[in-house]
Amino acid sequence: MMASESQNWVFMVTAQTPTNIAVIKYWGKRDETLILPINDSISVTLDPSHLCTTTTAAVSPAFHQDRMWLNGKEISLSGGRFQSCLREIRARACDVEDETKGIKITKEDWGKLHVHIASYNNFPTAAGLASSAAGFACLAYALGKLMNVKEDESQLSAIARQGSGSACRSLFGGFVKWIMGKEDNGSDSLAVQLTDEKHWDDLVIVIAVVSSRQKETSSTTGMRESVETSLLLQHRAKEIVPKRILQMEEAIKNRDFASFSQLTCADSNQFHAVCLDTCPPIFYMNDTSHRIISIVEKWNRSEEAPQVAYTFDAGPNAVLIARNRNAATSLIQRLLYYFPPNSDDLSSYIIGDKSIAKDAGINGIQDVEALPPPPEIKDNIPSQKYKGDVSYFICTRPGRGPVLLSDSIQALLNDETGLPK
Ligand SMILES: Nc1ncnc2c1ncn2[C@@H]1O[C@H](COP(=O)(O)OP(=O)(O)OP(=O)(O)O)[C@@H](O)[C@H]1O
Ligand SMILES: C[C@@](O)(CCOP(=O)(O)OP(=O)(O)O)CC(=O)O
Repeated sequence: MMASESQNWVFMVTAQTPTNIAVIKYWGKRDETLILPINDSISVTLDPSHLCTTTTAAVSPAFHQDRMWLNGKEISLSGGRFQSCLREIRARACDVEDETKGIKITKEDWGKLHVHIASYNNFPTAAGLASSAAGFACLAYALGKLMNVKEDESQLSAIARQGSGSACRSLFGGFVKWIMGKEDNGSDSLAVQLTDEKHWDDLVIVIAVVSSRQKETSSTTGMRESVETSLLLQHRAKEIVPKRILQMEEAIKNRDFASFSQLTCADSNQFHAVCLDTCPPIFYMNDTSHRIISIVEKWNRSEEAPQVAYTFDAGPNAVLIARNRNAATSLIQRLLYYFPPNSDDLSSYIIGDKSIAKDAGINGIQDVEALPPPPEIKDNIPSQKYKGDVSYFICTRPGRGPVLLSDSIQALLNDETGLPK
């Protein structure tokens, strides 16, 4: 049993993990339990200062069961995905010693000890902003640190993968590839970093959170139905994605925005075409999503080279990647021209890195009203505006991978009781 005398110590760690957006999509599993995909995928990690999960994992001999709180509310850990992550991390736990607190936990102790986990997403959960990706990556990372697991980020990614496939790509910053692997046990299905976030730091990312009422088909259900019914998905996974992955790696390595943008848009559009090819068809994008695509396509065509790439996950939100800050300010002007806010409160309409709006000359609602129509529609009939169709915009950029937060102020659990603060 534990070498420590007293039963009332609590040992904890707190980690912060980013979310990610795929530019070559993961859609379809070959193994539902282990979460093994039918193709490789590539993503860009988003700056955790704007979108991230913070998770505190704690252990104490006084805990009677494993418990978890998400955004302040207790949730059940009984689901298979949580159980897989806990089991896999526990199996790799090592000795932990904290001399100052008089704590000694041996490898064997971990099987008998219970954990408390508290997690907080600094953005809406289940709003199509990939909370499950940041969430399961942070769970695996924080538990791994708590239990002194010696595995590296790639090996941890194979555990996060069993929580949610896209989560394995959130163990690294910059551009990340999830290698599908060949093994039946999933041991070689893991994420690797292609380049860190400094490699291509011109890029600016604007997310349009699109107002939507309808409840969408979850990614898990949607991709299962696509695997069962879409012939286009089979063709995509076998013939299209392997070539696209190589081209995308090349584009990222060379910071070739023209290729990057062409591949990103084509892959998003093909993913949504697969959804339409599914029986019954799945509609993730809505009229606003389609309008954003048209606006970007028209603008890109009017320029010598593409300025912005778009990509959409399993929902109507647009993720727009601008080639540089200049392109991002022009993008913000266009977006605000077409989608002015419902209220006069700009500060809650553009969140994240607000300096992009400032650079675009947008300081108040009067500046939005004064925006001229974009030059590419100059000769056309006066364009329509779609006030209120976008809920808000998040301005961000490529960001770093997981980190430990050492300041106990940032912990989500009380260090004496092990309960949420
Ligand atoms: N911080 C977290 N820690 C652990 N699990 C989380 C966390 N945040 C979300 N999850 C898990 O992810 C689930 C939400 O995932 P879901 O796929 O429905 O939404 P999403 O990831 O926000 O959107 P999408 O996958 O469509 O981009 C939650 O019900 C919970 O099980
Ligand atoms: C469209 C996607 O965002 C699908 C993500 O699916 P999830 O990772 O949420 O699915 P599960 O593995 O079943 O949890 C594309 C992507 O992120 O690659």
